[in-house]
Amino acid sequence: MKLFVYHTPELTPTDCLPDCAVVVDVLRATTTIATALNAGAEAVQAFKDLDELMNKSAAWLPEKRLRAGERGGQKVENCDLGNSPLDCTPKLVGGKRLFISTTNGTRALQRVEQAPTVITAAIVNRQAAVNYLLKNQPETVWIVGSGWEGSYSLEDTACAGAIAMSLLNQSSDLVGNDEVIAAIALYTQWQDNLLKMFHQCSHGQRLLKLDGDEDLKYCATIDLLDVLPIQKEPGVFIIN
Ligand SMILES: O=C(O)[C@H](CS(=O)(=O)O)OP(=O)(O)O
Ligand SMILES: [Mg+2]
Repeated sequence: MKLFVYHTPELTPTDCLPDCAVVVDVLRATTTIATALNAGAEAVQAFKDLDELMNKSAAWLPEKRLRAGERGGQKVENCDLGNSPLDCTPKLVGGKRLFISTTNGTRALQRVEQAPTVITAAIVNRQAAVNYLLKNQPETVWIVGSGWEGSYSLEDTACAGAIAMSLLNQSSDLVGNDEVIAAIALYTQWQDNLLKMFHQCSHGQRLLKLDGDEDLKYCATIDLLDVLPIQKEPGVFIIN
């Protein structure tokens, strides 16, 4: 397996795609996607653009859809939800399609949506992503952090490191870019206290100002969910 970590979607090569892309947005889009599917959502459909989300979701019966829109950490007007995974309870999302647009994560998803396989990962479903990669052995894998508005974010690279470290421990033929080594070093430093890291990083600090303490705790819980979101058509994720 050839493994490449990219800290942001903007840093990915523009002239090729991997066999499998793993999109990571720990705070909070890919945590929310995993949580919604685990809670029984029929599917999660991601949009970079909010107007497109509104138009596409309008074709669905209101009782079969939920609109989750977030910009700058806050819920978008006229949406049912923002981007908190804690809102995705079985009662609310069960049997419905979640139409979602967030500041960073859905942009990263769109960047790689033409790859043959796209999965999403976060700290909460790290092991499920590792298991998928070990079982299916795609030849080239990109782990793409969502970052923040084009710049680096610590928590996405730490999650990439958590996935890469586990793969490295279990594969003899793994080669990767320098970012893989850096991501593993970062995760190794914080693995016993991810929540402390989330309290220090800029993204975590922004969410704390918006009363996001409980979200941070949840997003820092490793291997909580045995669920792997996989893209079945561009932008639409179901449980693998
Ligand atoms: O809702 C989030 O946590 C972020 C918003 S911001 O980066 O805090 O402004 O969106 P995401 O797309 O999940 O990074
Ligand atoms: Mg984020």
